[in-house]
Amino acid sequence: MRVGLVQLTASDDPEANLPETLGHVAEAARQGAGFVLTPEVTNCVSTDRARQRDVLRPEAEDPTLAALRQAARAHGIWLLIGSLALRSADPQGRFANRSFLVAPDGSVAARYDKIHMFDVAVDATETYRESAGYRPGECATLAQTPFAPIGMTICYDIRFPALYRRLAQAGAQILTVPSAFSPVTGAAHWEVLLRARAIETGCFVLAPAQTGSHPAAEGRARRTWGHSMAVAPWGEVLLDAGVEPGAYVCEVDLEAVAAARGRVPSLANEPRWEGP
Ligand SMILES: O=C(O)CNC(=O)[C@H](CS)NC(=O)CCC(=O)C(=O)O
Repeated sequence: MRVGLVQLTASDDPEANLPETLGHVAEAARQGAGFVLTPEVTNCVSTDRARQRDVLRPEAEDPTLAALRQAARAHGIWLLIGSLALRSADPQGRFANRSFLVAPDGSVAARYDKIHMFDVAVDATETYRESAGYRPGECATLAQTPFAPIGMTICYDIRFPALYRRLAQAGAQILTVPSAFSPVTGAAHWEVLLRARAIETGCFVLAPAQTGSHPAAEGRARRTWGHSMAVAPWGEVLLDAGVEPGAYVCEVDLEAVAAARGRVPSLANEPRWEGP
């Protein structure tokens, strides 16, 4: 099966971002991808909560979701919308960072709200407090498709391997990690973390990413690492998209899942030990 990763430099204007996103999804489908994935916060990269309150919509009214569901149907593809920043029913007014799996008929097959919030000082000058703006999810999501069960995760989740082991033990063969990784941690950790999760779980890891310098109305530009990546269950990097936005397609042979798990059965072994 052919998979397409869409790499974006989204701005903080959802309406302005949409045409390019739709263009890359169409290009991936044109190149034969039956499963296409977009990055975290496909609709809006912003660090400005007031700006987000202006431009973000609830799920039921979100134009990016409606347009991408229509695109999935038009192209007859499975589409993972890595995430959308959405208004939610949260009493504290926090947004949802929500991933959607859309079926080829345009229906929403599964949803996942990012569990782990990126509250991290990556270096002396750069600090993130995702939990100030977003409400964390509380539930892991395993989605069923005709080609493979999919464990849905987002970005910073990648640092919590227990989540991935649980998803794989529950049946996942593909793990999705749509991201907007910071350049500092991206250079040091991105590829290693993705390959480690693939090797530990015997899953394909598909990680479409935001890249570059993101335009923002108040000038508070944000930079992301790019390098959208597809990793096979044995740990091989099948695709590294570099830093340019675009549609990147590669071949995924799902038989590699059983082959890798047959060679190293660590997923099936529950070692017994006691300690701290
Ligand atoms: O803020 C938004 O609009 C959407 N959310 C994100 O971009 C999030 C939180 S800032 N980014 C990450 O989780 C990066 C993780 C990362 O870089 C790492 O784990 O090292």
